[in-house]
Amino acid sequence: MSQKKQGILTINAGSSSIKFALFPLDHPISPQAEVSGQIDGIGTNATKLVAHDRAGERIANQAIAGDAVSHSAALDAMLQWFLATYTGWQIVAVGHRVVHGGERYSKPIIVDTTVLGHLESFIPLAPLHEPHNVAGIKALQALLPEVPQIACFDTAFHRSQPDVAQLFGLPRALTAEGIKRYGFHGLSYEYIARALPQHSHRANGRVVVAHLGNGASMAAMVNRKCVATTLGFSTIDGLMMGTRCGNLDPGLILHLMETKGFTVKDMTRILYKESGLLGVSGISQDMRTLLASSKPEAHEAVELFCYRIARELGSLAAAAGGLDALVFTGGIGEHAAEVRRRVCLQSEWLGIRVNPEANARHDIVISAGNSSVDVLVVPTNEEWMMAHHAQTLLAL
Ligand SMILES: Nc1ncnc2c1ncn2[C@@H]1O[C@H](COP(=O)(O)OP(=O)(O)O)[C@@H](O)[C@H]1O
Ligand SMILES: CC(=O)OP(=O)(O)O
Ligand SMILES: [Mg+2]
Repeated sequence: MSQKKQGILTINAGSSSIKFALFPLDHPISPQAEVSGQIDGIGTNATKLVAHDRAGERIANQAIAGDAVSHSAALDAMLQWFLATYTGWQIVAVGHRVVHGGERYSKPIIVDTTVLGHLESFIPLAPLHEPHNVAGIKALQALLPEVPQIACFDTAFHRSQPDVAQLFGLPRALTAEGIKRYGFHGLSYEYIARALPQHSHRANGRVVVAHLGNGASMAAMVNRKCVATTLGFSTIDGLMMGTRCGNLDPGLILHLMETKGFTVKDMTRILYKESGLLGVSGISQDMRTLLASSKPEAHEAVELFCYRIARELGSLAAAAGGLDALVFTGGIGEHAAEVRRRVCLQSEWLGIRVNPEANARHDIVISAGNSSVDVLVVPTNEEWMMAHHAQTLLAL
């Protein structure tokens, strides 16, 4: 019998997609996955599994049959495809992105029954993400009972924020119950913090990272540790996102509930699913579609998206005591030169100057020679970060 190759599987279950990747157990683990893929369109009748191999060739592109395909059906379909296709591999660990680690978890951990109980207790803190993270862990435990499951928390990177950055101006009793600013997208920020010294000699200075994907946030780091971030208690604060509103006057929520009779369920739907780029444009949550559109509503949505980023950049620079480098990452940050151009133009007061050709080419360094701030485009790799954590924690 031929020897199986050993690998680490990673699972990143989001609100409408599930991503996975398989990394060969090398020392160190290569940033390039053996296979990576995702199931998109969960909850719709256009659910699809797409996967690419190491060389970037598409090796799966199949519809998942059914109306309103559920997360668990999508996960089942993905795992069935994966296990049937990668029979020559032995999975030695599974890394899971878990959005909320509460106050308890500030680093990755092996999931046992007690930990799983804690993760379930965090579900009310992140209702759109945490249930799917927990479901992913349970499904993998059932399929691969001998294999350790590692929870890697999105909140962990932000635990280094000073107390003042984690406090709301609310009564102390609520703070004592854990009503604090947690921050998310931590695996992405952690990856950027590790990768940055290769690209900028100012990596240990005052750096702001803009993670601009479907969910979007920004974080300020000093010495590659988080000092402030735009996401707070839930995953709707800060920047405007694909379908989430971002920073909002809390009085507005009270007003809408009172005058329109909206319930908590209505508000949840509006603020998480019907707002953001989608709500403002009335067209799409997809930045590509909006940039290609000539409709004024699309233009306004893009303008507001960029304006909010530029305003938060000023606020984060204040928290960090200045700005040495600005990093763009995430689907929009890595690919939308027009978004970077607008944000940087509005931020010239900070000494930012961009080289238009470098920006259009998506170079790693896009700042001009006369910029007092290094401006970079660094692709994130949350999947690699999880594989690395699993390898380190298990000493594989
Ligand atoms: N070439 C591109 N130009 C502009 N926007 C892009 C491009 N490629 C991807 N995007 C945008 O990136 C966003 C998705 O980012 P991603 O980081 O993949 O999201 P997720 O939060 O699901 O991980 C979408 O709004 C998409 O339109
Ligand atoms: C925490 C969060 O917003 O995650 P995502 O961007 O994957 O939706
Ligand atoms: Mg993402």
